[in-house]
Amino acid sequence: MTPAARLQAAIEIVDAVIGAARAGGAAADTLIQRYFRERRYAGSKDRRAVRELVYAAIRRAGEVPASGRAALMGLAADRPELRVLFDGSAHGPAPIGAGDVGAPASALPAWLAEKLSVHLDRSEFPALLERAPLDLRANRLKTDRDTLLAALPGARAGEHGLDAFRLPEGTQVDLLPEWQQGLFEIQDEGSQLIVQACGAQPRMVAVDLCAGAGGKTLALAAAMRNEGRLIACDVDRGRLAGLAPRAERAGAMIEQRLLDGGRERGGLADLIGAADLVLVDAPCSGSGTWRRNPEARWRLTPATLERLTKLQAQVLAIGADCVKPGGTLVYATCSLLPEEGPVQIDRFLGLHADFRADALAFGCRSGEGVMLTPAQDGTDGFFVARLLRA
Ligand SMILES: C[S@@+](CC[C@H](N)C(=O)[O-])C[C@H]1O[C@@H](n2cnc3c(N)ncnc32)[C@H](O)[C@@H]1O
Repeated sequence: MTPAARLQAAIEIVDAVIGAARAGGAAADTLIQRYFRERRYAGSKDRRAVRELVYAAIRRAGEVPASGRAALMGLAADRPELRVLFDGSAHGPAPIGAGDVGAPASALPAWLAEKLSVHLDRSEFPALLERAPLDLRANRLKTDRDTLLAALPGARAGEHGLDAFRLPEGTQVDLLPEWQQGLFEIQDEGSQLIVQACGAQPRMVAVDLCAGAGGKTLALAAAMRNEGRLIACDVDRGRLAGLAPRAERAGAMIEQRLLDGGRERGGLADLIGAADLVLVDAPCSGSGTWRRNPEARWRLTPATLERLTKLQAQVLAIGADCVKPGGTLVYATCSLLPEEGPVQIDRFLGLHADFRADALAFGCRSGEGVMLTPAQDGTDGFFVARLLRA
């Protein structure tokens, strides 16, 4: 592909990303793969170059751009070498005309910037979109971090926690024998800190209420050394189905429970008031993970956010019911929006006099919990609160 043809490909893909963001369609990564599946002539260098352009254009435009062309013209305003590629060549984009307007540069949509700035300094916004490092967690059920640091070229210790380490960007983790043997997991250091906040111990009864495919459940199993009961719940059959193969690879003992959405308490009857620990890793906007999927900030709407905050309050209340007296409830979201974090916890504590917030030794204070941010902590953005039941 010529450089101009790569640019045209990026324009077409960003068009698809914009359409998907408006219509709730596929993620950018999926759309890129789909595009190239139909264009087998594109080589790996072409694919890499187009992908870089697509993500650079998405990161640069906080508001949804009018079109892929506008997004890439905006990018070209910062990169003169792209501007000359709007040359009208056979597979390239048409020349930029007098009326053509590039998308303006900004980090975030204005309505989200306003909400986030309540708790987050605007100087931190660019870091919300910077590329994330490749964070991993040594699986203590099978090994320890020092052994992996010695075995894996380029590995270096992470900043948070005893198990965290990093590998050079671009490492094909799933091809490494150590990964295939379940010696480590891919996991953002912020997620590892959330598990640390749980204080899971062997012989506990622990419930991971919103387990998904079990990223944090696996870390809980390691902290519990596979002793006690660890129950992974979710309402999404597909997501929960991802856990079994991961648990097997990691050597983790985890019970699984598929809950009926809206009737969760029925499926949890035996656990009401019975758990030492409940983790509620609640469904959220994912505003803390925009560095991994920057087009998600184009998808979020006030109505979606409202629906999510209602759901968070519901799952938090369900999780609270499972905690036994003296037990711990940990609430987390990968979001830095106040309504998904401190506001949620204030409301919960107002309704549940038998719970009180406990201090956490990391992050930056945010209401009755803490937040972790890409700029301050080098992690995805998270809110986490640890609540103790009297
Ligand atoms: C942030 S994700 C969990 C990520 C997971 N804990 C991890 O570490 O990879 C939130 C999960 O909550 C689940 N969920 C949504 N509504 C729920 C409900 N009412 N009860 C339990 N889980 C729910 C979603 O299906 C989703 O898998």
